[in-house]
Amino acid sequence: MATATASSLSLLFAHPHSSNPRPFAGGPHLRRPLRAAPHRARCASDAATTATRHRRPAEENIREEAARLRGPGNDFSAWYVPFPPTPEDDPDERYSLDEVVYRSSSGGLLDVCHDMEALARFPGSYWRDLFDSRVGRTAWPYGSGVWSKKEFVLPEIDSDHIVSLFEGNSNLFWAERLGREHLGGMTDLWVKHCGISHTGSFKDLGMTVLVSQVNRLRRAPLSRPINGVGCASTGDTSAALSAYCAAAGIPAIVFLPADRISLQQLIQPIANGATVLSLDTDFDGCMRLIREVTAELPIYLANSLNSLRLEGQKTAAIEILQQFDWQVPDWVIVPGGNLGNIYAFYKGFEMCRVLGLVDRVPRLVCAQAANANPLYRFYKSGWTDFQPRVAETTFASAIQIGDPVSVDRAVVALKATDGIVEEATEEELMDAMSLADRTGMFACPHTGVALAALFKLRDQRIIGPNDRTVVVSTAHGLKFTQSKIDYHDRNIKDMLCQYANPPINVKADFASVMDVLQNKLNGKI
Ligand SMILES: Cc1ncc(COP(=O)(O)O)c(C=O)c1O
Ligand SMILES: N[C@@H](CCOP(=O)(O)O)C(=O)O
Repeated sequence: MATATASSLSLLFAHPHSSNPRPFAGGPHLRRPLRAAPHRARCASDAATTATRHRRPAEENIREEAARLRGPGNDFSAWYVPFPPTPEDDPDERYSLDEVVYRSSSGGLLDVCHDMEALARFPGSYWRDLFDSRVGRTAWPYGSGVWSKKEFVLPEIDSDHIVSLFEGNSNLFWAERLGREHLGGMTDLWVKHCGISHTGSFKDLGMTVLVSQVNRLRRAPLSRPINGVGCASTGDTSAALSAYCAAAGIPAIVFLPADRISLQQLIQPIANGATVLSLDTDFDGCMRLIREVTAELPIYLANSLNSLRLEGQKTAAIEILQQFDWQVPDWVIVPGGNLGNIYAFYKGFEMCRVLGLVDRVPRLVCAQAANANPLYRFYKSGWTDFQPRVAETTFASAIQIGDPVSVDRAVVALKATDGIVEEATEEELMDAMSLADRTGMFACPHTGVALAALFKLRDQRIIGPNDRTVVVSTAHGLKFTQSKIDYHDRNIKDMLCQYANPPINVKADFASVMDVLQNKLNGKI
């Protein structure tokens, strides 16, 4: 169990209606607000949730219904702060979320900081009940697993500006057979299927937030001159950006490393009408270019360097707690590339701990492909020596990243949760993925990386047989079919492909079919 550390928060809870909340010490992302915010004791959102019991008039759509039912506004708020805070930072440096800013004045990262005092005027039980009451509904925008936690995500956005495809609410799969038969009798192994989602990856969770904020900025009264939204991508961010922009009618521009993403990923932005630039470089090269371009042109940056994205991604952590009836798992294993998501998970868990929804946070494991493992090497150096590297080709192509923009965020998350970084070779990740498939999943290679890390941590007895463990599946396996075809064809150089299951070519006559099936049933083939 991970306990609170010096950098995490010691928040003392006030009664929901107390006018005198007790103070708290702010951690890096959950700071004391610079000015106290008054607060009303009732959330506007309650009204919309209650009203779903009545059918809306035929001529009204769900956005209009939500606007009609909207109660008084709330006083929750959020803003950007430098991350992680350093003694050199001006303690008053903060930016409105309505500013277009990705870096602090010293060139460091930014993070979204919530007014925790306002949120803490309600007890954890209030938030648990509120979030539970919204699951499975269609009331705008709470039918989304992200926006059902709106107060913790982007509290000030008008619901009418939200661009949502009702993402989130992904299933938590009890991996019974994989745990029992292949991981030393694990009883409590779960896979959070974040990839069973609109565009087939967890990126939808962050993109709904980012594109909603862009929508707000572009529309009156702010009317900011943002002509499009752009990203560099290994295939999933670009798919999510293109879909959400297409839904909102906002131009999307995506920079892709040529020949390094799957065909299924490539066709997504093309189909959604994005401007697709296929560049003769790797992801890190695309990332450098998009940063230069967005500094020059009125194109809003959609990569997770932009901390708005992580506000949506963190809801996957809150959802896991919710799915366990607010009990905290012991371990959560997340595949890492650009390293925003591992921090998003930490932030979601930590916010729930600080606000009293749960009493602790899980230990986090970040799993990297050995061919693209700068964080693993950094961890092994005792966090003394970070060296970006040129990432080599990996079947886990969406995490083929050598110079992750959020490395500082990942370090905060792992230090605060007594976390671990593991790596997986190509053979380990493909075998782990294929074995999981044999127990009923259809995992992507990145999930294979996380599963391979789990196999190692079980072998080393770091994770125990009864530890409640969640492996985060980040993309849908159907986006990465070529890797599975090569594996089951035994068409991978220097790889045994021990779980390959190639189709059997049989003459189309009764005797031949019977012969093959009898041999199969007798275990001869
Ligand atoms: C499928 C998939 N898994 C994992 C990751 C890693 O997430 P992050 O870049 O936030 O570390 C990515 C993107 O990088 C991804 O697309
Ligand atoms: N896997 C990502 C890589 C970029 O990560 P981001 O979270 O910074 O956008 C992708 O699919 O592009």
